[in-house]
Parts: sequence; C-alpha cells; structure tokens
Amino acid sequence: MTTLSIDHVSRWFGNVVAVNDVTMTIGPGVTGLLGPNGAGKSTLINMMGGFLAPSAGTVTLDGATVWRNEQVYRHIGIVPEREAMYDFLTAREFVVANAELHGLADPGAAAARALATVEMEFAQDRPVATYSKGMRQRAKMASALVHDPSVLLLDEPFNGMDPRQRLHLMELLRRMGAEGRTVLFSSHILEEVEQLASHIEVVVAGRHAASGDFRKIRRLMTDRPHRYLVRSSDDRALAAALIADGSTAAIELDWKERALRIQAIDFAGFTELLPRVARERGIRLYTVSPSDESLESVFSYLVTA
Ligand SMILES: Nc1ncnc2c1ncn2[C@@H]1O[C@H](COP(=O)(O)OP(=O)(O)OP(=O)(O)O)[C@@H](O)[C@H]1O
Repeated sequence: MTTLSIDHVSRWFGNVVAVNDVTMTIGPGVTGLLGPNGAGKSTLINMMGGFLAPSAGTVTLDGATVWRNEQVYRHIGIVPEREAMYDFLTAREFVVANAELHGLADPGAAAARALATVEMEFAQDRPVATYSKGMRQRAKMASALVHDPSVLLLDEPFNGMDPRQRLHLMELLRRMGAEGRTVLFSSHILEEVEQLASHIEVVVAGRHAASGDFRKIRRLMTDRPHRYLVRSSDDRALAAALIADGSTAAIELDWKERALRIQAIDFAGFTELLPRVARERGIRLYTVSPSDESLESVFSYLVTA
C-alpha cells in the first residue's frame, strides 16, 4: 500500500481553519511538504497518519480510509515533531514497546532490525535521557519503522539537527524512497526540501498552493513579482529610466523613506537592468534591498497566483 490520497480535506479546531479544502496525492518516493510555520503541515500529517480525523473530505491509502482503520495503520509509520519519550527507557526498550503495540510476532528481532536501519545499535542500551537531539530523532525513527511500513510520515525531522545528523537522515530517507516506499516529510526550508524531495507539495495558510518538482517550485518563486527598496543619488531620474523598461511593473516614490519602491516582474531582467541604468546615467545606488523576501510573502504569492 503506497498511495495516499487527500481529497477535499479540511480540518478546523473551533473556529480556526488549520487545513482548508486540500486535495493532493502522495505516491512512492520522497515528497517534501513545504510551508511556513502555521501552514497546516502538522495537521495534514496527523490526518494522513490516522492520528486526527478530517472535519471534511477523506484521506485514503490505496483506496482504504485511513481514520480508525487498523488494517491501514499497519502500513504507516509516523515520526511526530514533538513526542514525549520516556527518558528512563533505552532506545531498544522504546522500540520493542512499539513493536509489541503493533502485535509483531518477534518484537526483539523487529526492534533490532529497525535500530540497525537508523544505525543506533551503538547507543541502544543507554537511556534516552543521555541522547542528543539527533539520536532521539533516530530512536523515534526506529520506532516508526519497527513494523516495516510502506508509508513513512515525518514532521519537521531536520529541526535541531547538526549538519552531520542531517546528512545521515537525508541518506536514510533517500534510501527508503528508492526502495519504493512513500516517504513524506515536512519542512519550512526550501533548500532542505530541494536537496531531498523529488516531488514538492506547498501549503500556505491551510491551503494547497503548488505542487511539482523543485525546479517548478523554484521557478514559481523567482517568477513572482519582486519588490525592492532603492535609494540613489537621483531617485527621479532613476525612476524615469527604469519605468521605460518592461521588467519594471511599478515604481512609487516613498517620501518618508526617501526611497523608491519598485516592483519588478522579470527578476533576472531587473537585476541586470538596475545597475546598467545607474551606470549609464551616472546615478549612484546607495541601497538596494528586497522588501518582501519573508517566506510567508513568497508563499502567499503562490496562493494568490
Ligand atoms: N489542536 C489545535 N487546537 C487549535 N488550533 C490548532 C490545533 N492544532 C493546530 N492548530 C492551528 O492550526 C493552524 C495550523 O497548525 P499546524 O501545526 O498544522 O501548522 P504547521 O504548518 O505544522 O506549523 P508549525 O511548523 O509551526 O508546526 C495553526 O493556526 C495552529 O495554531
């Protein structure tokens, strides 16, 4: 069982709409679920993993409803973002306990296999209290893998990891994807998703904003209108010269800031145009700063596009 279908799914908490009419399909390989904080990624993952019921719509795995379906739970492993671990347990005890919960025939052997997969044998008999953040993450991962699920869901798995741990986890997730499993991980960092995911789903403010490979998502982000704040030795002359070019969509003189607010449509064209025009007219550029580069603004452009 490998294909998760999210069909017109919404989830609200009181009057907060965390997920708003999202439809997407997640198949084998590694998929990145990208979006700023509060976009609804955890809520979506919890619904995909059967931890949370959708308020509307359906989540199915190869056609079978996920919510309250034990048959389906057998195929899903989930690594939540925050999970209380019993610090006095060792990783081995923690993973064996989960194997027992799954009713596996040989919990010891299954736990040993899962701990080997995440390369945690060296510390498996130490209490979790003595682990680094990355080691805890790996213990959680072993616990999620103990029943050999075909679908693995991870909520912000790279948070708080050092570069070496990050590489290690990337390698592991890549391998699992190559084996034909469905691996989905959430992140708010495009570069992280880019390095690992062959497919990206973007969510913003509870809504599905875009999907495609990283080239497509990158292009959507660079092709959006860019806003700059520019200060120069002659703002009026600069504005007149820039507006004559097609890559400049709008210019406003901001008296308070004593600067130009420029909206460019063609990112590459504009970054070439601005210094050239300034040079040709003998205008000195004092400040050139992007004024809307927050992740939220980049993503919300995708939603309104
Ligand atoms: N149990 C809950 N009760 C009330 N509101 C909730 C609950 N869970 C999530 N929300 C709200 O739903 C929205 C989406 O939250 P969610 O945690 O799914 O986003 P996220 O993309 O995972 O963000 P983060 O990366 O910050 O965890 C937020 O506004 C959040 O405050």
